[in-house]
Amino acid sequence: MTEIAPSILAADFANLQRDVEMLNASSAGYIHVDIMDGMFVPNISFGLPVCEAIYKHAKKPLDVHLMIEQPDRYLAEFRHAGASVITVHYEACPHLHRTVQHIKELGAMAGVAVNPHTPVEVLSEILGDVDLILIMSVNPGFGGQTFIENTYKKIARLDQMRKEGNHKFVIEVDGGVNTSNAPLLTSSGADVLVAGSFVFRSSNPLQTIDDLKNAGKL
Ligand SMILES: O=C(CO)[C@H](O)[C@H](O)COP(=O)(O)O
Repeated sequence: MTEIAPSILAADFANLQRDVEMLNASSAGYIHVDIMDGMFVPNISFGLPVCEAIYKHAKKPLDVHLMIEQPDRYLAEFRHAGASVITVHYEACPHLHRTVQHIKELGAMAGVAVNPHTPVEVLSEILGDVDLILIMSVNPGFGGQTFIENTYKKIARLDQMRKEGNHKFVIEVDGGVNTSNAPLLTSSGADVLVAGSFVFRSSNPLQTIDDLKNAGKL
């Protein structure tokens, strides 16, 4: 079943509680929380206090995407701030296996993200240890960017690796997702669609989340 993870990065930060409550009432499976440090990516989003504030009102699991350098420094803090899923970047983790084990010891689902230029094959030795792989379909750092078409092939290759290894991880895709690309993303193997601008810039975000979920089933 396709799950939708609306990215709170595109919410109205002056009305965060209202937007979290809208997501609570929606068909979304997760609330996607983008943490950017201005180092790993060129943008700064928000940090632990905002994650805690979202968690206080959220009735859906928080899917926290750490776009930060040396994420090991903050894994426990984000778990305590309410993260159910913690995703770190392959490109930011020289000891990825240790980092993944640490996330699991904290009781969260462990995710690994790859940037658009990173081939999924580099993850072959970690696929049995992770709960989620996040394929970035834009260069991380900003919402509202154009979807990179090569993503379909990457997802299909990862899905093939999942089948060959009889692995159970979930494939998530993030960046420029909309109802036009959702059908091919899910038929390529994606299970979770992250969408920021497409949801929050629409006139009816609740309906848009339903539309994405239905598009993902086509
Ligand atoms: O991780 C992200 C940016 O680094 C965002 O989650 C992603 O870009 C979603 O935003 P949009 O749907 O507007 O592209």
